[in-house]
Amino acid sequence: MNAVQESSVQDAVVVENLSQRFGRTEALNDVSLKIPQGTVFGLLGLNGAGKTTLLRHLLGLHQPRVGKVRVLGCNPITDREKVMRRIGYLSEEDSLPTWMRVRDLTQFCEAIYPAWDRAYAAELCEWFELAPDTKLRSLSKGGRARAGLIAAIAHKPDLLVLDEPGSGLDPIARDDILQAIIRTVSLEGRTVIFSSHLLDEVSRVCDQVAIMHQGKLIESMPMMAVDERYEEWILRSRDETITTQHARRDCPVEAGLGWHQEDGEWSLLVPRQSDLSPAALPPDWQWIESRHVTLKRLFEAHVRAPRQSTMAGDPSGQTPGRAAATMESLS
Ligand SMILES: Nc1ncnc2c1ncn2[C@@H]1O[C@H](COP(=O)(O)OP(=O)(O)OP(=O)(O)O)[C@@H](O)[C@H]1O
Repeated sequence: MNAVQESSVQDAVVVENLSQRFGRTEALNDVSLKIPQGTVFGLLGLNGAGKTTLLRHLLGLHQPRVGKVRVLGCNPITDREKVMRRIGYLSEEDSLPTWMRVRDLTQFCEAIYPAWDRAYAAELCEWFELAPDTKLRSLSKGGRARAGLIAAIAHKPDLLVLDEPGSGLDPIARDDILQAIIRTVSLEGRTVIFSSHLLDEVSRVCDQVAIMHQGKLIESMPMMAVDERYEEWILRSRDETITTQHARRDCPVEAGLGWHQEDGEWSLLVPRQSDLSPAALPPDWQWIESRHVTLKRLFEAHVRAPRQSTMAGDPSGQTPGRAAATMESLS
């Protein structure tokens, strides 16, 4: 039996072997994923990794040509109306109807969602200091994001989908959004999936985290497992001029990832389950210590192209380009 057939009420989201092309761009490449109900699930990836495309499939906005998607036990294309009533969605785009007042927006949502909780919406407006008479146009970006969040959560959705909810917002607005996420989830059995560039936030609120890169889902694990799954080795080479390409060849830790050099020391991540031992390192390499692995380090190990400065004369060096530029903006 495959993952979709096995889908039960226990899984809010089941994605199986999902691929999506836009012309020559492979936005999703054989993505499989299960998100148990009641989870806060963080989706991490650089610009263009495929996060929005995956989330749009959950909302029934793309039809799978290859692979399958189930949301809350339903097909989001054929059962769209049923699914959408049980989903809350906030996109990174500022797409609220700005001619409306805050009150118009909540009344509009109340008409759409049978489960709209007027008292809860009013409570959120008060908490976010949004006066009912205020035109959405006159709100700051953070104010509009808060209004969008009310529209996304006041019908108490079973699944809340947030596409980069913190992008471009000040820390207070981001914190409001995160608190609202936690509140929503604390209502029994509700699930949140949110995409983000902000590793600190993901570490703080998520139970599960997945890393996407170039359309592939590379890792998906409980937050607690990051440190259980990997350790970071700090090494030194006798040859101080060694390049990344030569380091990988000279020091054949095949399962190692994220080779990185700084101040004469090399670091790489090694799976704890492997039978690798520092004692097996080649004689030119000295093991200094093992360190705990943070989500930031794991993410970088998967997605960062080797830095140009350490790659001089290294024919394997990838141009840091867009990926490295985006890395600079990560917290
Ligand atoms: N409708 C579309 N038409 C053509 N290409 C698209 C379309 N939607 C997405 N893409 C491409 O698919 C790839 C994945 O895009 P997607 O928006 O899913 O990434 P993302 O991880 O959400 O990025 P970001 O963090 O910048 O929002 C990108 O190369 C993007 O340009």
